[in-house]
Amino acid sequence: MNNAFFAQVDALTEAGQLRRLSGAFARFIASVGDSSPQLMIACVLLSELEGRGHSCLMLDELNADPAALLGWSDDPWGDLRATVGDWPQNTSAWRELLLDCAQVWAAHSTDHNQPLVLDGERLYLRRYWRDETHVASAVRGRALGGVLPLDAEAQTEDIRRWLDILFPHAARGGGVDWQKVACAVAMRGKLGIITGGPGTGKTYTVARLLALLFATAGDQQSGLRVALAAPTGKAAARLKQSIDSALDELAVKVGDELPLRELAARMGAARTLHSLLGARPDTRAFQYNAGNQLDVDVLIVDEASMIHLEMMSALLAALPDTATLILLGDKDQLASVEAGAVLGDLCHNAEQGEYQPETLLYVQASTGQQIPDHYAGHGGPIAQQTVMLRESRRFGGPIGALAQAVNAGDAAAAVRVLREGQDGKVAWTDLAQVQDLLQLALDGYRQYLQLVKNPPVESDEEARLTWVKSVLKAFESFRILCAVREGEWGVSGLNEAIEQRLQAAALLKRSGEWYIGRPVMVTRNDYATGVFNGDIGLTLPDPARAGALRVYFSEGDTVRSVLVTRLRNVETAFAMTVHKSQGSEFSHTAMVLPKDGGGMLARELIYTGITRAREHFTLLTPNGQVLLDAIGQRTQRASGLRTLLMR
Ligand SMILES: Nc1ncnc2c1ncn2[C@@H]1O[C@H](COP(=O)(O)OP(=O)(O)OP(=O)(O)O)[C@@H](O)[C@H]1O
Repeated sequence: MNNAFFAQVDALTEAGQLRRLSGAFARFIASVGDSSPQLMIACVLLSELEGRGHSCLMLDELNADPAALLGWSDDPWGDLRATVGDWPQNTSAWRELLLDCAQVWAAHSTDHNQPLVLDGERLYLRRYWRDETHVASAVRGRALGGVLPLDAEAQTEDIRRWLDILFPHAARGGGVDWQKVACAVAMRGKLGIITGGPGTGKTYTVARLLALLFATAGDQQSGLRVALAAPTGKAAARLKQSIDSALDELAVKVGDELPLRELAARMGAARTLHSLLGARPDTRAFQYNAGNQLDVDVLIVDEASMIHLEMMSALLAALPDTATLILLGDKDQLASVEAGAVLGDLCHNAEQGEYQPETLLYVQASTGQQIPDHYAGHGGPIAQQTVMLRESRRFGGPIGALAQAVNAGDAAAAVRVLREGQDGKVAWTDLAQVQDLLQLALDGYRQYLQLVKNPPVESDEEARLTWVKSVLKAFESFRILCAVREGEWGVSGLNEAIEQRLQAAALLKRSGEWYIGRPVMVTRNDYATGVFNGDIGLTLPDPARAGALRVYFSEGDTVRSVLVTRLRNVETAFAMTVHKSQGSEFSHTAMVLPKDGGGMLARELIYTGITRAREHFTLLTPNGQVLLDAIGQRTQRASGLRTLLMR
């Protein structure tokens, strides 16, 4: 029986339907105990799901239709299933069968360090179970820890006094000022979650929250240690810039009463999470961990939707209980590439609020805001510490309307906005040909490539730096985003086609892999050169060595460069995936969908692509139905975090 099973697994692997790892993992499990075909298929599915960002396999889905989880049709699923023989009748039968296997540990029973864990009706690889339970208990502890006692009237009054200074104007339209509420709520525990779409003022709010923490720190004010971080270098640089300018503007308003410039000066640069935690080559362990915690009082992390389960667990372990953690992010964006949908799970109640009576009383006392009844409820401790910002300041007009329609799953409204194409701010080419995209690339990349061809005549360093910055800035004004990697409409095919087109237009001159003007994205962290997965740079001549090339990366206000010969893991980045574009924005974003989405494209991807556009958004679809199907589909990631948070 197992021979037939593994023969089928191998055939599917050869056909590219299964990861090689999945078969190898099932074989490994079989080698350390029971090898029933039912356990084997559960292992293959668990591994496949892990590769798609799920942290566990839900037994009810295993029982119902696991093929749907993987976007598989009867073929190949039917053939694989046929080799399994008896299929357990229901989830309890699956549970019993799995618990009989020596390799499966029933969570909370006597532990023999088995590789698989069954917690309720969820089957995990042990590492994900450990991370998920740790994240759940750590965020609950933070949400509950340090909550102001209800009789702490003096503290609440102090918060109120400062909030009135920091938010002097009533909310537009006379509704709830959610930004003010978010600050008050974050003061209540050691965890604050602020979620909202682009331009809803998350950074504006967190700058005020920092001022509030600073103002109410009493004796500790002069020693308050604040750290800023984000999953990518780009997002970290943006966070730092936005917070600095918000604090600067606030310092003028607040005046001498609060030395905000001093606070800003002490904050230091924003770091990537990897660098904050002290990632080391060749090990998953970080320098900062539960035994050697970070030296901070407040940690602000932006773009939290990109944080995967393992990273969130590491971050929470490294953060002392006394520190306040503030997570900022857009819960509706794509989740991390790696397993977990942590922000989405934490913000599960954000839309409805689900605020308990104590929270409502506290908000009323600390902000003077009366939250309407329909936001009241019985959410858990995380919901009490979460606030959703609902009004976008930067992102109105057709791009905002389109993002909203997609987010609401309203394909008809999305199509209407796209067809109206107001003022050319949004455009849609249905039945697109690759030629349409190449023309767009030509128009979009022309400006930076012309700048590349015109370096400064003066040889001084300053003029050169100004030129490099202007080239990098011009490159940031336009980008092509793909939903998929492979195929004619995927990243690899398009990058090659765009290079050829730009060369034909004499905008660039290719001579082998590296050429002047080549944009590249780093695909793996490299500690030796200090470049990280997702960093984007441009190839320009090395001023010090004739004929040599360097890649220049923008780092906030500065620029750093690395010789191309030292860069190993990079790929051309005229076109990049929507996933990799998270944390970035471009004046004009063009998104491309493939001819066939294979049931794997969902609303979050389309929403994330649209919200990367600041001024213009163009959509190219060779087949419009793929857009409609994607809007109709939500990404569901199997995870036990929500359940664990309710315990
Ligand atoms: N209450 C407010 N009053 C006036 N201006 C505001 C307010 N809230 C936000 N803004 C302005 O709106 C713009 C967007 O705010 P901000 O950058 O904080 O949003 P964000 O949610 O952090 O956006 P992003 O999507 O870039 O992360 C900024 O220019 C900010 O100064």
